[in-house]
Amino acid sequence: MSLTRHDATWNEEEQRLRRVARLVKTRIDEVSRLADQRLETAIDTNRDFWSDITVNMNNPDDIMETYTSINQQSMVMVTQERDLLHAEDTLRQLVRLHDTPYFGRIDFQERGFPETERIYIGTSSFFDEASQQYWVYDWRAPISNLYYDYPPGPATYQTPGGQIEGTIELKRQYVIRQGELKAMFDTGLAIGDEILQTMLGQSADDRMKSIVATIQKEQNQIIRNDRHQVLIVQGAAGSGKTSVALQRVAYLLYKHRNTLNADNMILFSPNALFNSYVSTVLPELGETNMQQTTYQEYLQFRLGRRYQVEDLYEQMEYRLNAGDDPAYPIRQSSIRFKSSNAFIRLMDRYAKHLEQAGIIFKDIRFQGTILISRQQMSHFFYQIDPSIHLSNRVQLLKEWLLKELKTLAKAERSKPWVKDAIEFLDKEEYQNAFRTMQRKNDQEQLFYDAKQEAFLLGRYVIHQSFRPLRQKIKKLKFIDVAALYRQLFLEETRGLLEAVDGVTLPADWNLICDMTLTQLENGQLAFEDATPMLYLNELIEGFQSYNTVRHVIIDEAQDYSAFQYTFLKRLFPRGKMTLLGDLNQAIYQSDTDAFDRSGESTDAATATGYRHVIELFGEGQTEMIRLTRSYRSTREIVEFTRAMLPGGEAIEPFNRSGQKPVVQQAPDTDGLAAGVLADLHALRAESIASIAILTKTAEESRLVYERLSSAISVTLISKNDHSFQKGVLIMPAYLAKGLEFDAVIVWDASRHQYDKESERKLFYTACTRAMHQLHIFYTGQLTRFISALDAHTYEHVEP
Ligand SMILES: Nc1ncnc2c1ncn2[C@@H]1O[C@H](COP(=O)(O)OP(=O)(O)OP(=O)(O)O)[C@@H](O)[C@H]1O
Repeated sequence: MSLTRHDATWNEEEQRLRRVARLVKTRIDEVSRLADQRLETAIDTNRDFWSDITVNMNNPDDIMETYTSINQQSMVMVTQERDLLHAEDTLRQLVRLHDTPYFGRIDFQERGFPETERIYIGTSSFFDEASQQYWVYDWRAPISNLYYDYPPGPATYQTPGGQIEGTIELKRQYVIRQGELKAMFDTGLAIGDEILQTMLGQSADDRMKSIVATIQKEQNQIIRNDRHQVLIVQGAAGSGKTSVALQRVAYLLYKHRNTLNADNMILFSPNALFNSYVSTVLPELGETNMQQTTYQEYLQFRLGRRYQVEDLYEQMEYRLNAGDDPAYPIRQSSIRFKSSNAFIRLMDRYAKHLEQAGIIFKDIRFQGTILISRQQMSHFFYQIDPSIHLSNRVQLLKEWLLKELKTLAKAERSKPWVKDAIEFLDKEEYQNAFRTMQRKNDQEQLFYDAKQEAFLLGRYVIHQSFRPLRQKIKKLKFIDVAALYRQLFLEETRGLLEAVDGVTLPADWNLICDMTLTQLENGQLAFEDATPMLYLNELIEGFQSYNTVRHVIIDEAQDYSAFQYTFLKRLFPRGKMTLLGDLNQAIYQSDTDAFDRSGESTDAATATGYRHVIELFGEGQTEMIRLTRSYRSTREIVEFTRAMLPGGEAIEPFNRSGQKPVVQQAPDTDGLAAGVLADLHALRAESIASIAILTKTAEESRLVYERLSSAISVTLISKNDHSFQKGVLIMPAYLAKGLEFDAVIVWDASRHQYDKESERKLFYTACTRAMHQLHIFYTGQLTRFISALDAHTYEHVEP
């Protein structure tokens, strides 16, 4: 129920609001003064740094004293800086509080207590020392759970001390902007629809918004779920998965604030564009952003220097453009197999085999000659006790190589090249050499004769010349991982692979091998080979892992293969996982099971879609939650899009009405461009600011841009873009994953464009990006994904 200025409580609420604003303002003034003082002190300390220190390097005791004094002074500076940053953070939080102190209230009558307590809920707590009162409770505090989980009536919440029971007597929501009360609703629901209606009806932004004021009960269960090692959220398009993930990060940071900080959390997102889209949510909630990355970025970091690593988008483009390419089915089969658990098993078996024989080493060469041959390495390696783990044996080999290198370096001293190199030392290098000698020798010994100087310079020259070799050895570059990966696809390895229990090689394995070998010979690493190659590398060299990461959040989780999950698990051995995905948007997924059954939208189908994750972490460690309510799009758009999916009726629209999707036929491509242009002008006239024209491929986006850019202002978005503004954007549908727009125009939904079953999800993903309006254009025949729908769900416009 909406309350107005004429309601008696309006005045009362306004007065309270003003009181809170005054208290917050007083605190702002105090903290500002404190921050100013801290800043001044920090500047003074900085300025006086050296004058507060007595530098004396006369003898070791003086040096020690100087060192201690510098150290102490630095510590003072670090502490001051930290205090200053803390004051600035508090100030920012207070300013936010001053603007919007709270968004909700519950009146809670705790059982056994005479008084009803009024709990006001906002993005952070506000406690006033003078009145000894919490004027605002943080939305993450245990008591705030009541607000999200219960309508008025009996309610309970958990505290560290046990369960509290009572009755919610009133539940109220506020819209407060710049300290002004704009609207107020009393609600009989968990979270009233009015405010949500208003929020969802707003125009799209170029940055994602926090949903803190209107979190729904089922979303709250996900945000606060801290029981399992792995939480899988299968949610319909627009059901708030990303929003919930970010709220969850904020919640975990609050709940575990003594042990967890933003650096212990990492978000894997689909692309850099998305990273920038979501980057403001946590700061808006008063938290620091967690680490954000993409899987591709990690692959690039590990393999990018050695290979031209294909990215997921290139793989996608290949699939979309493949048409009747005879190589396409082989590539498909290759992708599917290399993404599977079966391939992991092959790799593990292969690594077992390498424990006995077969590791390919690289000769260590110096000035064109072999210093240590691969045979010598192999001999050393395979005579180490075989019970020692592969990666530990590699370490032993490394140490042996470094020792050998030292001996070999000594043997170089008498060689003529050393003398020549000394002659060619320029002034800078000479000084360098001198300094190095100084460091290595006692002061007294610095009076050399010429012979000794030549000896020391020779040693310096050799040391420098051998440095790249030492580095290579330290980085384990003496193992030829690329050749080892390649070896997997050679005819002679087939026997080994065929003998792996429970794994059947695909029927076209030989063709897959030929294709892979050709790619590798050309220095290209296909996306589907990148993770396996890295996995093999880690099996041999030891797994690199990030032990400080305690929470890993994976958005668009449906796009990761079984292989990638195995790899991620080893990468973050101490990380709990939150996976947020939608099997109906699995546009990259090559696992056929997940592909074919996901549309069924049942618990069983969901479990099938994520079965590799469940198997990997164990059923007892995994919890799965489904979100079926879609908030992004109007009822009409949800009813239209869900009908494209088998079992899609399980997706419920939020009750917000708009226009039916418009499906418009054009006589030809010129007519289609003219239709889109007219549509853009009409949308502009309606002041719709955020519009996306979604094509199937990147090339098509470029062509559309060429057609339209002379007539209207449009921006072409490519995979390399890191951020975007409002306006008319043109991009391939797969790049729009996770994003949303006021209006979406689907460019060319003809049958020849979207027809394969594998394109259904791409088409669905494109259409579900629309919040308020969805306009679909086509020429010739319409895609069967629409023509099969009930004609009442959309408006059909003919030329
Ligand atoms: N509880 C909520 N209150 C207000 N808005 C919400 C709520 N839940 C979701 N939304 C809005 O719905 C839209 C979709 O949310 P979000 O992008 O998080 O969904 P998603 O499940 O990740 O979507 P997709 O998988 O289609 O990318 C956003 O505009 C978000 O702000």
